[in-house]
Amino acid sequence: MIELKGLTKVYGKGKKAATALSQLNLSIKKGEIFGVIGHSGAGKSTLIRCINLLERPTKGEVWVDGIDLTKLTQGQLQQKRRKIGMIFQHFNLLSSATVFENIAFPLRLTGASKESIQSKVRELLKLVGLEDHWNKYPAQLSGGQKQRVGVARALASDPDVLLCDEATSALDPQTTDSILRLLLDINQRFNLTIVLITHEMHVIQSICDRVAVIHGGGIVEQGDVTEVFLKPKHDITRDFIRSETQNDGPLRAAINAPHPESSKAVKITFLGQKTYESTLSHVVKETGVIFAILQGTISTIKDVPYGQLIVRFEGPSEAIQETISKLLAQGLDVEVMD
Ligand SMILES: Nc1ncnc2c1ncn2[C@@H]1O[C@H](COP(=O)(O)OP(=O)(O)OP(=O)(O)O)[C@@H](O)[C@H]1O
Repeated sequence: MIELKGLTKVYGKGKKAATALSQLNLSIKKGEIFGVIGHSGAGKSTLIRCINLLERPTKGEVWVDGIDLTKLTQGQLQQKRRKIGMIFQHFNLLSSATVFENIAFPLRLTGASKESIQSKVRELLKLVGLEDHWNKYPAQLSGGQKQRVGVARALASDPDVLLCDEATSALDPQTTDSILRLLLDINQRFNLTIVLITHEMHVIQSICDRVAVIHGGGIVEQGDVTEVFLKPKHDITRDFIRSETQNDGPLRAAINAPHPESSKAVKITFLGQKTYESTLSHVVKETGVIFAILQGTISTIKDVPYGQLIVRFEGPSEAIQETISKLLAQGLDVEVMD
């Protein structure tokens, strides 16, 4: 659906040149919610703005639905952009226009009839839950309501792709969750491809199918959110996950606390239905190993449950080894931590 090939963006020239993206390749499938996460200055905004050519890449190709946008004339690009909606961190609403007029704005540009605009805007107001607010001005709305107007406006031209530029960064956690649920709902209803950029792992964890981690203008890691979240390979990814979960201090203290010589601290990861099964109990019953719990988490990634349990196995080293082998054979992931 979206292919970025060798994408390079350099701002400025000569001594003042700043490379924001360097030879970046990315492939996004139709109907998925794809997240790009990175720290400030990593190149996220530049990347998402290159997808609709709000920012023209210095080099490289931007393919959307089988067409390389960099090769289009201005007129053709204008046409194609109608099928790529966008929402912004600070909403970018027209302050002197009502909610209704903000949503109708892109439709008026297409020359649609008054009746069809009326019925489309009504349908969108219902979709985003703002039927009772159609006559208000942006200043009379909460942040979450403003973003709902942003979403409705972006959907007015029935886009195939929705780009979300830090769409929840200005919102409190509860409102963030309601906007994320709205995005998930429209993704599922219309099979709309959504690309979002964020600096919060929580956003990725809540609704994305796949994620790319961007750093220094390049992708350092990408994959299914479950894979990247539960088995991060790059330090930057680990940083994001750590900042979302507990800090390391108490866990380190638990691992280093006095313990029998013949023991091993391990992290066991359960994914999907296995999260709710009693595999660990059965295995230790068979091997005779006992364990102390050092830390435990249970949560979901999108709608997939997962659990992470850090335990210290105590017993003869062969029995501990056998326990680990049996857990692995049951499809759990086991990482030795000391
Ligand atoms: N218009 C511009 N002119 C010059 N340099 C720019 C411009 N826009 C971005 N940059 C530089 O490009 C790099 C990437 O910026 P970008 O805004 O894409 O990062 P970001 O990950 O979105 O950061 P943030 O989360 O802070 O918005 C940064 O070093 C930034 O200073």
